[in-house]
Amino acid sequence: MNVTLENVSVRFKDATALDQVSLDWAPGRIHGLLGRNGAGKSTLFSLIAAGRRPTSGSVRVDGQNPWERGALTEQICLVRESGDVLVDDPISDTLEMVETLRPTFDRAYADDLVDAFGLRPKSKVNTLSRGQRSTVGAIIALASRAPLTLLDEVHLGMDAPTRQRFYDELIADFAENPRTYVISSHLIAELEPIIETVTILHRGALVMQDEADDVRTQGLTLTGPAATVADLVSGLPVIGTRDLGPTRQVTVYGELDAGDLERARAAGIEVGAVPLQDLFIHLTEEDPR
Ligand SMILES: Nc1ncnc2c1ncn2[C@@H]1O[C@H](COP(=O)(O)OP(=O)(O)OP(=O)(O)O)[C@@H](O)[C@H]1O
Repeated sequence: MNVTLENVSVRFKDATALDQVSLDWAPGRIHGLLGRNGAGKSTLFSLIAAGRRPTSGSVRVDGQNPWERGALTEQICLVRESGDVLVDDPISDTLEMVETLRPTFDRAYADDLVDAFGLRPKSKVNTLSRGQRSTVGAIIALASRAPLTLLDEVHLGMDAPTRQRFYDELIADFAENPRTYVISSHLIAELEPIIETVTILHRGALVMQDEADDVRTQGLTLTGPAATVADLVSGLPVIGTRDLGPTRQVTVYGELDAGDLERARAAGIEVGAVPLQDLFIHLTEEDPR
């Protein structure tokens, strides 16, 4: 499903959650939505899932206004980290309820996932740990097979091995059952290998929407002996520095001219792609360069 926003603003009494946001998420792809706390990500998701109307501007899913087309919401699955799951019922009852609401829900797949993630179907959701509740939310999102699946920091509570299993499962299922995903997360380095496009919100405004591959060329890293690297980057816009013993890795925003690049390579400096995390921090600094 295709998602299009045109000049969308959401204003509350004391806050502007979204400010003239225009964007386009193409169908059948995995999109990443990044932003600091309060950037407007959850507000954006609730507009798409018909949980709220914009103050101004237009929100369209496959060309239709989700607020006016109730039938569309069956096709859209929004799962939040808090877990939109029943709190008093066993996992199996929760899945049964979701199955009745969602025509595309694959119950057999959901049961397999419960097993694969080491959960017990009879466990009551309110007795689960935070991470386990997040896992139930993730299982619902995966098994929903909803043409538009929105994950709002759903994997935040999970431990690292569970998150990895979730990413692996998402990629494997996506290959067999392509659909449109939009995933928000603060765990940018983990999200980077999964997402095909990057959208960054900052204080309610869109600061980037780009192909992930193109984002990686918006800067570069130089890795090598600290003194050599420091000399090379002097005067360049540095947006990240990491030292590992005598080795320094510096992230530079923008391109290096051919001469500098040649000098770097001649000095044995390793030149790599920009980490999305460094770019994100740079673009969402309170006083960006
Ligand atoms: N119902 C509301 N009433 C008033 N202000 C709100 C409401 N919902 C959100 N806001 C404000 O809108 C802004 C955006 O909030 P939103 O929850 O969309 O951000 P977010 O990017 O999801 O943040 P986080 O990463 O912390 O979850 C914040 O300043 C928030 O305080």
